[in-house]
Amino acid sequence: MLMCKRWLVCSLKGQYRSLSFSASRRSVMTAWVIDKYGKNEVLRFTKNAALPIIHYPNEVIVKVHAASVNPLDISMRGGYGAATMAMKRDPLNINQSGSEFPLVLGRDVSGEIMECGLDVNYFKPGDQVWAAIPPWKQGSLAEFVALSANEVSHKPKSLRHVEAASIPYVAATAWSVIVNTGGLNKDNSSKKRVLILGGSGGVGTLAIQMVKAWGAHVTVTCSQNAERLVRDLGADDVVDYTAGPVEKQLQTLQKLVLGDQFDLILDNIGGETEKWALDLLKPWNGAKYVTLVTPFLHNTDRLGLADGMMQSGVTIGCKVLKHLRKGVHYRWGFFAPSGPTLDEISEMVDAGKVRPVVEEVFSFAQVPQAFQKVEQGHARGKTVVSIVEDQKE
Ligand SMILES: COc1c(O)c(O)c(C)c(C/C=C(\C)CC/C=C(\C)CC/C=C(\C)CC/C=C(\C)CC/C=C(\C)CC/C=C(\C)CC/C=C(\C)CC/C=C(\C)CC/C=C(\C)CCC=C(C)C)c1O
Ligand SMILES: NC(=O)c1ccc[n+]([C@@H]2O[C@H](COP(=O)([O-])OP(=O)(O)OC[C@H]3O[C@@H](n4cnc5c(N)ncnc54)[C@H](O)[C@@H]3O)[C@@H](O)[C@H]2O)c1
Repeated sequence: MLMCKRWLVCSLKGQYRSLSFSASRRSVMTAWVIDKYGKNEVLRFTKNAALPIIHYPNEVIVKVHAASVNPLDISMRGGYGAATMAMKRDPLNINQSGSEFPLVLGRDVSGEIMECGLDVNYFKPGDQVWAAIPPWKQGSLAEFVALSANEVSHKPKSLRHVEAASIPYVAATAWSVIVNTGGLNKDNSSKKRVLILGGSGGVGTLAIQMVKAWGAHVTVTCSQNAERLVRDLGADDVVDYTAGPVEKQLQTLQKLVLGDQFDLILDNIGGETEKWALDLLKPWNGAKYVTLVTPFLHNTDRLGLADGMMQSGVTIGCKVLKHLRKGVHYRWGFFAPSGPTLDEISEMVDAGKVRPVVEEVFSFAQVPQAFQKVEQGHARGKTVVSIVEDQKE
Protein backbone atom coordinates (compact mmCIF):
# COMPACT_ATOMS: atom_id res chain seq x y z
CA MET A 1 0.00 0.00 0.00
CA LEU A 2 2.70 2.44 1.08
CA MET A 3 4.91 1.44 -1.83
CA CYS A 4 2.21 2.19 -4.40
CA LYS A 5 1.44 5.49 -2.64
CA ARG A 6 5.07 6.56 -3.11
CA TRP A 7 4.90 5.42 -6.73
CA LEU A 8 1.57 7.18 -7.32
CA VAL A 9 2.87 10.51 -6.03
CA CYS A 10 6.10 10.15 -7.99
CA SER A 11 4.15 9.44 -11.16
CA LEU A 12 2.47 12.88 -11.01
CA LYS A 13 4.37 15.39 -13.09
CA GLY A 14 5.94 18.70 -12.23
CA GLN A 15 5.16 19.09 -8.59
CA TYR A 16 7.79 21.14 -6.84
CA ARG A 17 10.49 23.37 -8.24
CA SER A 18 13.77 23.14 -6.47
CA LEU A 19 13.37 25.78 -3.76
CA SER A 20 16.88 26.71 -2.86
CA PHE A 21 17.75 27.17 0.79
CA SER A 22 21.16 28.36 -0.28
CA ALA A 23 19.63 31.78 -0.97
CA SER A 24 21.83 32.99 1.85
CA ARG A 25 24.75 32.21 -0.49
CA ARG A 26 26.40 30.29 2.35
CA SER A 27 28.67 27.55 1.12
CA VAL A 28 29.89 26.10 4.43
CA MET A 29 28.36 24.38 7.43
CA THR A 30 29.36 22.91 10.76
CA ALA A 31 30.27 19.21 10.86
CA TRP A 32 32.40 16.58 12.55
CA VAL A 33 34.90 15.24 9.98
CA ILE A 34 37.96 12.97 9.80
CA ASP A 35 41.00 13.87 7.65
CA LYS A 36 42.61 10.46 8.07
CA TYR A 37 41.71 7.08 9.56
CA GLY A 38 42.47 6.35 13.21
CA LYS A 39 41.16 6.42 16.77
CA ASN A 40 38.88 9.02 18.30
CA GLU A 41 41.48 11.77 18.06
CA VAL A 42 40.95 11.98 14.28
CA LEU A 43 37.45 13.41 14.84
CA ARG A 44 37.59 17.16 14.08
CA PHE A 45 34.84 19.75 14.52
CA THR A 46 34.77 22.35 11.73
CA LYS A 47 32.62 25.33 10.80
CA ASN A 48 33.92 25.20 7.24
CA ALA A 49 32.65 21.89 5.95
CA ALA A 50 31.42 22.05 2.36
CA LEU A 51 27.66 22.60 2.24
CA PRO A 52 26.10 19.66 0.34
CA ILE A 53 24.46 20.57 -2.97
CA ILE A 54 21.99 18.77 -5.21
CA HIS A 55 23.86 16.98 -7.99
CA TYR A 56 21.00 14.90 -9.39
CA PRO A 57 17.30 15.75 -9.87
CA ASN A 58 16.22 12.93 -7.51
CA GLU A 59 18.18 14.31 -4.56
CA VAL A 60 17.10 16.26 -1.49
CA ILE A 61 18.98 18.32 1.09
CA VAL A 62 18.00 17.55 4.69
CA LYS A 63 18.69 19.77 7.70
CA VAL A 64 19.92 17.33 10.37
CA HIS A 65 18.06 17.61 13.67
CA ALA A 66 19.40 14.35 15.13
CA ALA A 67 21.76 11.55 14.15
CA SER A 68 22.96 8.33 15.73
CA VAL A 69 26.29 6.50 15.97
CA ASN A 70 26.48 2.89 14.72
CA PRO A 71 29.32 0.34 15.03
CA LEU A 72 30.06 0.96 11.35
CA ASP A 73 30.98 4.56 12.19
CA ILE A 74 33.61 3.31 14.62
CA SER A 75 34.91 0.83 12.04
CA MET A 76 34.93 3.39 9.20
CA ARG A 77 36.75 5.92 11.41
CA GLY A 78 39.56 3.35 11.44
CA GLY A 79 39.48 2.78 7.67
CA TYR A 80 37.22 -0.29 7.52
CA GLY A 81 35.80 -0.80 4.05
CA ALA A 82 37.89 2.03 2.55
CA ALA A 83 38.74 0.02 -0.58
CA THR A 84 35.12 -0.88 -1.37
CA MET A 85 33.77 2.54 -0.50
CA ALA A 86 36.42 4.18 -2.68
CA MET A 87 35.30 2.00 -5.58
CA LYS A 88 31.69 2.95 -4.98
CA ARG A 89 32.48 6.67 -4.71
CA ASP A 90 34.85 6.72 -7.68
CA PRO A 91 34.21 3.67 -9.92
CA LEU A 92 36.55 4.94 -12.66
CA ASN A 93 39.30 5.54 -10.08
CA ILE A 94 39.82 9.09 -11.33
CA ASN A 95 40.53 10.65 -7.94
CA GLN A 96 43.68 10.29 -5.89
CA SER A 97 43.55 7.93 -2.93
CA GLY A 98 42.52 9.86 0.16
CA SER A 99 40.08 12.00 -1.87
CA GLU A 100 37.33 10.79 0.47
CA PHE A 101 38.56 13.25 3.10
CA PRO A 102 37.30 15.27 4.86
CA LEU A 103 34.89 12.42 5.56
CA VAL A 104 31.65 12.93 7.50
CA LEU A 105 30.43 9.87 9.44
CA GLY A 106 26.95 9.09 10.78
CA ARG A 107 24.46 6.72 9.07
CA ASP A 108 21.17 7.83 10.69
CA VAL A 109 19.37 11.13 10.17
CA SER A 110 16.09 12.64 11.35
CA GLY A 111 15.42 16.17 10.17
CA GLU A 112 13.70 18.53 7.74
CA ILE A 113 13.70 18.74 3.96
CA MET A 114 15.33 22.03 2.92
CA GLU A 115 15.57 21.60 -0.85
CA CYS A 116 14.29 19.14 -3.48
CA GLY A 117 15.64 18.28 -6.89
CA LEU A 118 13.29 18.82 -9.84
CA ASP A 119 12.30 15.14 -10.06
CA VAL A 120 11.39 14.86 -6.38
CA ASN A 121 7.61 14.68 -6.03
CA TYR A 122 7.13 12.69 -2.80
CA PHE A 123 8.69 15.33 -0.54
CA LYS A 124 8.59 19.12 -0.23
CA PRO A 125 10.63 21.63 1.79
CA GLY A 126 9.53 21.57 5.43
CA ASP A 127 8.68 17.85 5.49
CA GLN A 128 9.91 16.06 8.63
CA VAL A 129 11.85 13.02 7.42
CA TRP A 130 14.20 10.24 8.46
CA ALA A 131 16.72 8.15 6.48
CA ALA A 132 19.52 5.60 6.68
CA ILE A 133 22.55 6.84 4.75
CA PRO A 134 24.58 4.39 2.60
CA PRO A 135 28.15 3.89 3.90
CA TRP A 136 29.74 5.39 0.80
CA LYS A 137 27.95 8.77 1.15
CA GLN A 138 28.83 11.75 3.38
CA GLY A 139 27.12 11.17 6.72
CA SER A 140 24.77 12.91 9.13
CA LEU A 141 27.16 14.28 11.79
CA ALA A 142 26.76 17.65 10.11
CA GLU A 143 24.24 20.50 9.75
CA PHE A 144 22.99 19.27 6.37
CA VAL A 145 23.15 16.10 4.32
CA ALA A 146 22.36 15.30 0.67
CA LEU A 147 20.37 12.12 -0.01
CA SER A 148 18.56 10.39 -2.84
CA ALA A 149 14.81 10.75 -2.33
CA ASN A 150 14.40 6.95 -2.54
CA GLU A 151 16.49 6.66 0.64
CA VAL A 152 14.21 9.06 2.54
CA SER A 153 10.87 8.56 4.31
CA HIS A 154 8.41 10.71 6.29
CA LYS A 155 9.36 10.50 9.98
CA PRO A 156 6.77 8.91 12.28
CA LYS A 157 4.54 11.70 13.62
CA SER A 158 4.66 10.15 17.08
CA LEU A 159 8.43 10.49 17.47
CA ARG A 160 10.68 13.44 18.30
CA HIS A 161 13.78 13.74 16.12
CA VAL A 162 16.10 12.36 18.84
CA GLU A 163 13.90 9.26 19.06
CA ALA A 164 13.44 8.87 15.31
CA ALA A 165 17.20 9.13 14.63
CA SER A 166 17.77 5.89 16.58
CA ILE A 167 15.79 3.72 14.13
CA PRO A 168 16.49 4.04 10.35
CA TYR A 169 19.86 2.30 9.94
CA VAL A 170 19.17 -0.63 12.27
CA ALA A 171 15.60 -0.95 10.97
CA ALA A 172 16.76 -1.00 7.33
CA THR A 173 19.36 -3.62 8.30
CA ALA A 174 16.88 -5.74 10.27
CA TRP A 175 14.40 -5.56 7.38
CA SER A 176 17.10 -6.50 4.83
CA VAL A 177 18.11 -9.53 6.89
CA ILE A 178 14.68 -10.73 8.03
CA VAL A 179 12.62 -9.95 4.93
CA ASN A 180 14.96 -9.76 1.92
CA THR A 181 17.43 -12.47 2.96
CA GLY A 182 15.48 -14.37 5.65
CA GLY A 183 12.21 -14.60 3.74
CA LEU A 184 9.93 -13.67 6.66
CA ASN A 185 7.24 -10.99 6.44
CA LYS A 186 4.02 -9.91 8.13
CA ASP A 187 2.02 -12.62 6.34
CA ASN A 188 4.15 -15.73 6.99
CA SER A 189 5.73 -15.27 10.43
CA SER A 190 2.93 -16.35 12.78
CA LYS A 191 4.18 -19.91 13.31
CA LYS A 192 7.87 -19.22 12.86
CA ARG A 193 10.59 -19.56 15.51
CA VAL A 194 13.31 -16.91 15.34
CA LEU A 195 16.59 -16.86 17.26
CA ILE A 196 18.35 -13.50 17.59
CA LEU A 197 21.98 -13.81 18.71
CA GLY A 198 22.79 -10.47 20.33
CA GLY A 199 19.33 -8.99 20.92
CA SER A 200 20.15 -6.03 23.16
CA GLY A 201 21.84 -3.74 20.63
CA GLY A 202 20.63 -1.57 17.78
CA VAL A 203 19.74 -4.23 15.21
CA GLY A 204 18.62 -6.77 17.80
CA THR A 205 16.15 -4.50 19.61
CA LEU A 206 14.56 -3.55 16.29
CA ALA A 207 14.52 -7.13 14.98
CA ILE A 208 12.76 -8.42 18.13
CA GLN A 209 9.96 -5.88 17.71
CA MET A 210 9.53 -6.51 13.98
CA VAL A 211 9.18 -10.29 14.16
CA LYS A 212 7.03 -10.09 17.31
CA ALA A 213 4.72 -7.64 15.52
CA TRP A 214 4.41 -10.29 12.79
CA GLY A 215 3.52 -13.04 15.28
CA ALA A 216 6.76 -15.05 15.44
CA HIS A 217 8.14 -16.75 18.58
CA VAL A 218 11.43 -15.03 19.48
CA THR A 219 14.38 -16.41 21.44
CA VAL A 220 17.15 -13.93 22.26
CA THR A 221 20.67 -14.19 23.60
CA CYS A 222 21.99 -11.25 25.62
CA SER A 223 23.64 -10.46 28.92
CA GLN A 224 21.64 -11.05 32.08
CA ASN A 225 21.35 -7.30 32.76
CA ALA A 226 19.62 -6.79 29.40
CA GLU A 227 16.94 -9.44 30.00
CA ARG A 228 14.29 -7.00 31.17
CA LEU A 229 14.87 -4.79 28.11
CA VAL A 230 14.52 -7.61 25.58
CA ARG A 231 11.51 -9.11 27.34
CA ASP A 232 9.83 -5.68 27.38
CA LEU A 233 10.40 -5.58 23.61
CA GLY A 234 8.66 -8.96 23.25
CA ALA A 235 11.32 -11.70 23.56
CA ASP A 236 9.66 -15.00 24.57
CA ASP A 237 12.80 -16.81 25.75
CA VAL A 238 16.10 -15.29 26.83
CA VAL A 239 19.52 -16.96 27.13
CA ASP A 240 22.24 -15.23 29.16
CA TYR A 241 25.46 -15.58 27.15
CA THR A 242 27.51 -14.75 30.25
CA ALA A 243 26.08 -17.72 32.18
CA GLY A 244 27.83 -20.43 30.18
CA PRO A 245 28.15 -21.91 26.66
CA VAL A 246 25.23 -20.52 24.68
CA GLU A 247 24.91 -23.53 22.40
CA LYS A 248 24.44 -25.85 25.39
CA GLN A 249 21.81 -23.53 26.92
CA LEU A 250 19.96 -23.31 23.59
CA GLN A 251 20.06 -27.08 23.04
CA THR A 252 18.59 -27.61 26.52
CA LEU A 253 15.97 -24.93 25.90
CA GLN A 254 15.06 -26.58 22.61
CA LYS A 255 14.64 -30.00 24.23
CA LEU A 256 12.81 -28.86 27.36
CA VAL A 257 10.78 -25.88 26.18
CA LEU A 258 10.73 -25.11 22.52
CA GLY A 259 10.39 -28.68 21.34
CA ASP A 260 11.20 -27.39 17.90
CA GLN A 261 14.12 -25.97 15.97
CA PHE A 262 14.40 -22.48 14.50
CA ASP A 263 13.21 -21.20 11.13
CA LEU A 264 15.51 -18.18 11.14
CA ILE A 265 18.64 -17.27 13.07
CA LEU A 266 19.89 -13.65 12.95
CA ASP A 267 23.51 -13.49 14.10
CA ASN A 268 24.63 -10.04 15.32
CA ILE A 269 27.70 -11.50 17.00
CA GLY A 270 29.67 -13.58 14.53
CA GLY A 271 32.92 -15.33 15.42
CA GLU A 272 32.41 -18.85 16.81
CA THR A 273 28.59 -18.75 16.65
CA GLU A 274 28.35 -20.10 13.11
CA LYS A 275 30.21 -23.25 14.23
CA TRP A 276 27.13 -24.39 16.21
CA ALA A 277 24.16 -22.16 15.36
CA LEU A 278 23.14 -23.87 12.11
CA ASP A 279 22.58 -27.16 13.99
CA LEU A 280 19.64 -25.40 15.69
CA LEU A 281 17.84 -24.82 12.37
CA LYS A 282 14.97 -26.96 11.11
CA PRO A 283 16.48 -29.08 8.29
CA TRP A 284 14.90 -29.39 4.82
CA ASN A 285 12.39 -26.69 5.65
CA GLY A 286 13.89 -23.54 4.08
CA ALA A 287 15.37 -22.53 7.46
CA LYS A 288 18.09 -19.85 7.24
CA TYR A 289 21.06 -18.62 9.24
CA VAL A 290 21.91 -15.00 8.40
CA THR A 291 25.00 -13.33 9.82
CA LEU A 292 25.62 -9.59 9.79
CA VAL A 293 29.27 -10.13 10.73
CA THR A 294 30.92 -11.03 7.42
CA PRO A 295 34.53 -11.02 6.21
CA PHE A 296 33.51 -9.18 3.02
CA LEU A 297 35.05 -5.78 3.74
CA HIS A 298 38.00 -7.23 5.65
CA ASN A 299 38.77 -9.23 2.48
CA THR A 300 38.54 -6.24 0.15
CA ASP A 301 40.61 -4.10 2.54
CA ARG A 302 43.27 -6.81 2.82
CA LEU A 303 43.32 -8.18 -0.75
CA GLY A 304 41.96 -5.30 -2.88
CA LEU A 305 38.53 -5.21 -4.49
CA ALA A 306 38.84 -7.95 -7.11
CA ASP A 307 40.73 -10.52 -5.02
CA GLY A 308 38.73 -9.56 -1.94
CA MET A 309 35.42 -10.14 -3.72
CA MET A 310 36.73 -13.35 -5.21
CA GLN A 311 37.83 -14.55 -1.77
CA SER A 312 34.40 -13.56 -0.39
CA GLY A 313 32.68 -15.35 -3.23
CA VAL A 314 34.61 -18.54 -2.64
CA THR A 315 34.04 -18.32 1.13
CA ILE A 316 30.31 -17.76 0.89
CA GLY A 317 29.96 -20.24 -1.93
CA CYS A 318 31.67 -23.03 0.00
CA LYS A 319 29.70 -22.32 3.17
CA VAL A 320 26.43 -22.19 1.26
CA LEU A 321 27.20 -25.58 -0.27
CA LYS A 322 28.46 -27.11 2.99
CA HIS A 323 25.22 -26.31 4.82
CA LEU A 324 22.95 -26.94 1.83
CA ARG A 325 23.96 -30.60 2.09
CA LYS A 326 22.42 -30.63 5.58
CA GLY A 327 19.22 -29.00 4.38
CA VAL A 328 19.79 -25.53 5.84
CA HIS A 329 20.71 -22.18 4.26
CA TYR A 330 23.75 -20.11 5.17
CA ARG A 331 23.61 -16.42 4.23
CA TRP A 332 25.44 -13.13 4.71
CA GLY A 333 23.20 -10.18 5.57
CA PHE A 334 23.79 -6.56 4.60
CA PHE A 335 22.30 -3.15 5.32
CA ALA A 336 20.17 -1.93 2.40
CA PRO A 337 19.10 1.74 2.18
CA SER A 338 15.39 2.02 1.37
CA GLY A 339 12.85 4.80 1.81
CA PRO A 340 9.92 2.45 1.13
CA THR A 341 11.18 0.13 3.90
CA LEU A 342 11.26 3.09 6.29
CA ASP A 343 7.70 3.95 5.20
CA GLU A 344 6.66 0.50 6.46
CA ILE A 345 8.63 0.95 9.70
CA SER A 346 7.11 4.41 10.17
CA GLU A 347 3.65 2.86 9.94
CA MET A 348 4.64 0.22 12.53
CA VAL A 349 5.94 2.94 14.86
CA ASP A 350 2.80 5.04 14.60
CA ALA A 351 0.74 1.87 15.18
CA GLY A 352 2.67 1.30 18.43
CA LYS A 353 4.25 -1.96 17.19
CA VAL A 354 7.83 -0.64 17.14
CA ARG A 355 9.37 1.84 19.56
CA PRO A 356 12.76 3.56 19.70
CA VAL A 357 15.30 2.22 22.21
CA VAL A 358 17.52 5.20 23.05
CA GLU A 359 20.23 4.43 25.57
CA GLU A 360 21.89 7.87 25.67
CA VAL A 361 21.63 11.26 23.88
CA PHE A 362 24.75 13.41 23.33
CA SER A 363 24.91 17.02 22.13
CA PHE A 364 26.59 17.92 18.82
CA ALA A 365 29.64 19.11 20.79
CA GLN A 366 29.90 15.67 22.44
CA VAL A 367 30.28 13.54 19.29
CA PRO A 368 33.68 12.13 20.43
CA GLN A 369 32.04 11.02 23.67
CA ALA A 370 29.23 9.40 21.69
CA PHE A 371 31.84 7.48 19.68
CA GLN A 372 33.56 6.38 22.90
CA LYS A 373 30.24 5.12 24.24
CA VAL A 374 29.53 2.98 21.17
CA GLU A 375 33.15 1.79 21.03
CA GLN A 376 32.84 0.40 24.58
CA GLY A 377 30.26 -2.10 23.30
CA HIS A 378 27.54 -3.55 25.55
CA ALA A 379 24.96 -1.33 23.82
CA ARG A 380 21.44 -1.31 25.23
CA GLY A 381 19.69 0.15 22.18
CA LYS A 382 21.08 3.23 20.45
CA THR A 383 23.40 6.19 21.05
CA VAL A 384 21.90 9.39 19.61
CA VAL A 385 23.39 12.83 18.81
CA SER A 386 21.06 15.82 19.08
CA ILE A 387 22.09 18.50 16.55
CA VAL A 388 19.07 20.82 16.71
CA GLU A 389 17.19 20.91 19.98
CA ASP A 390 13.73 19.38 19.50
CA GLN A 391 10.99 22.01 19.59
CA LYS A 392 9.63 22.02 23.12
CA GLU A 393 6.51 19.81 23.13
C1 LIG B 1 31.38 -3.76 10.66
O1 LIG B 1 30.32 -4.53 10.15
C2 LIG B 1 29.51 -3.92 9.22
C3 LIG B 1 28.60 -2.95 9.63
O2 LIG B 1 28.50 -2.60 10.93
C4 LIG B 1 27.75 -2.35 8.67
O3 LIG B 1 26.89 -1.41 9.11
C5 LIG B 1 27.83 -2.72 7.30
C6 LIG B 1 26.90 -2.04 6.29
C7 LIG B 1 28.76 -3.71 6.88
C8 LIG B 1 28.87 -4.17 5.42
C9 LIG B 1 29.31 -3.07 4.49
C10 LIG B 1 29.41 -3.24 3.11
C11 LIG B 1 29.10 -4.47 2.36
C12 LIG B 1 29.90 -2.09 2.26
C13 LIG B 1 28.79 -1.30 1.81
C14 LIG B 1 28.57 -1.51 0.33
C15 LIG B 1 29.21 -0.83 -0.66
C16 LIG B 1 30.42 0.01 -0.41
C17 LIG B 1 28.67 -0.85 -2.07
C18 LIG B 1 29.61 -1.53 -3.01
C19 LIG B 1 29.49 -2.98 -2.79
C20 LIG B 1 29.91 -3.87 -3.73
C21 LIG B 1 30.49 -3.43 -5.01
C22 LIG B 1 29.78 -5.33 -3.49
C23 LIG B 1 28.40 -5.62 -2.97
C24 LIG B 1 28.48 -6.97 -2.33
C25 LIG B 1 28.02 -7.18 -1.14
C26 LIG B 1 27.24 -6.12 -0.48
C27 LIG B 1 28.24 -8.48 -0.42
C28 LIG B 1 27.94 -9.71 -1.24
C29 LIG B 1 29.20 -10.14 -1.98
C30 LIG B 1 29.54 -11.44 -2.06
C31 LIG B 1 28.73 -12.51 -1.45
C32 LIG B 1 30.80 -11.81 -2.84
C33 LIG B 1 30.39 -12.16 -4.27
C34 LIG B 1 31.64 -12.30 -5.10
C35 LIG B 1 31.60 -12.68 -6.41
C36 LIG B 1 30.29 -12.93 -7.10
C37 LIG B 1 32.87 -12.83 -7.16
C38 LIG B 1 33.11 -14.21 -7.77
C39 LIG B 1 32.39 -15.35 -7.07
C40 LIG B 1 32.91 -16.59 -6.93
C41 LIG B 1 34.30 -16.95 -7.31
C42 LIG B 1 32.01 -17.64 -6.30
C43 LIG B 1 32.71 -18.95 -5.99
C44 LIG B 1 31.65 -19.97 -5.60
C45 LIG B 1 31.94 -21.27 -5.20
C46 LIG B 1 33.35 -21.75 -5.14
C47 LIG B 1 30.83 -22.26 -4.76
C48 LIG B 1 29.57 -22.31 -5.67
C49 LIG B 1 28.69 -21.09 -5.49
C50 LIG B 1 27.39 -21.11 -5.02
C51 LIG B 1 26.65 -22.28 -4.48
C52 LIG B 1 26.61 -19.81 -5.02
C53 LIG B 1 27.10 -18.88 -3.97
C54 LIG B 1 25.95 -18.34 -3.18
C55 LIG B 1 25.82 -17.06 -2.80
C56 LIG B 1 24.70 -16.60 -1.92
C57 LIG B 1 26.83 -15.99 -3.32
C58 LIG B 1 29.60 -4.30 7.85
O4 LIG B 1 30.51 -5.22 7.47
N1 LIG C 1 26.60 -6.48 7.38
C1 LIG C 1 25.94 -5.36 7.54
O1 LIG C 1 25.44 -4.75 6.58
C2 LIG C 1 25.74 -4.82 8.94
C3 LIG C 1 24.80 -3.81 9.17
C4 LIG C 1 24.62 -3.37 10.49
C5 LIG C 1 25.37 -3.92 11.52
N2 LIG C 1 26.30 -4.88 11.24
C6 LIG C 1 27.09 -5.51 12.30
O2 LIG C 1 26.15 -6.28 13.06
C7 LIG C 1 26.53 -6.28 14.45
C8 LIG C 1 25.36 -5.80 15.28
O3 LIG C 1 25.09 -4.46 14.96
P1 LIG C 1 24.39 -3.53 16.09
O4 LIG C 1 24.25 -2.16 15.53
O5 LIG C 1 23.18 -4.21 16.64
O6 LIG C 1 25.55 -3.55 17.21
P2 LIG C 1 25.38 -3.14 18.77
O7 LIG C 1 26.76 -2.92 19.27
O8 LIG C 1 24.35 -2.07 18.87
O9 LIG C 1 24.73 -4.45 19.45
C9 LIG C 1 25.47 -5.63 19.70
C10 LIG C 1 24.85 -6.20 20.97
O10 LIG C 1 25.33 -7.53 21.21
C11 LIG C 1 25.61 -7.68 22.60
N3 LIG C 1 26.57 -8.78 22.69
C12 LIG C 1 27.91 -8.72 22.60
N4 LIG C 1 28.43 -9.96 22.66
C13 LIG C 1 27.39 -10.83 22.76
C14 LIG C 1 27.26 -12.24 22.82
N5 LIG C 1 28.33 -13.04 22.81
N6 LIG C 1 26.01 -12.77 22.91
C15 LIG C 1 24.92 -11.97 22.92
N7 LIG C 1 24.96 -10.62 22.85
C16 LIG C 1 26.19 -10.07 22.78
C17 LIG C 1 26.13 -6.34 23.02
O11 LIG C 1 25.98 -6.17 24.42
C18 LIG C 1 25.20 -5.40 22.24
O12 LIG C 1 24.03 -5.14 22.96
C19 LIG C 1 27.76 -5.39 14.56
O13 LIG C 1 28.93 -6.20 14.48
C20 LIG C 1 27.69 -4.55 13.29
O14 LIG C 1 28.98 -4.13 12.87
C21 LIG C 1 26.50 -5.34 9.98
